[in-house]
Amino acid sequence: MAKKLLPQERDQALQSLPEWRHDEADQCISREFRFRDFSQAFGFMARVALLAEKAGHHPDWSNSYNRVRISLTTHDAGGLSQKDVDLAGSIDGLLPASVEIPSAG
Ligand SMILES: C[C@H](O)[C@H](O)[C@H]1CNC2=NC(N)=NC(=O)C2=N1
Repeated sequence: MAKKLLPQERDQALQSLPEWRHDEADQCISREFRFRDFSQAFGFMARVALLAEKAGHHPDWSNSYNRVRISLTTHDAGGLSQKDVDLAGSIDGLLPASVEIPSAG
């Protein structure tokens, strides 16, 4: 059972995830990725899926052609836990510098 992060814990953790947006209402963090084409986007999703299985922690996500939107929350904790922060960091680690990253906001 993952422990829900306290607000100050959450805010500190998010400092290491500058590309992720915190959604207060839905108590999740999310990020949109844009790739060259569907093939690159789907390859990314396949790698994220393997990370999620290894972590035992899974994203809520959607894909439209070359765009992948990922939201992370811990359903068991009813909000953000360290598992979300860790998985977001692992997902960021998959990105080659060459991937277009839309500006935040
Ligand atoms: C039994 C299994 O480990 C749990 O149901 C895991 C699976 N993946 C999960 N993923 C997410 N995002 N939140 C959870 O609470 C969660 N629980």
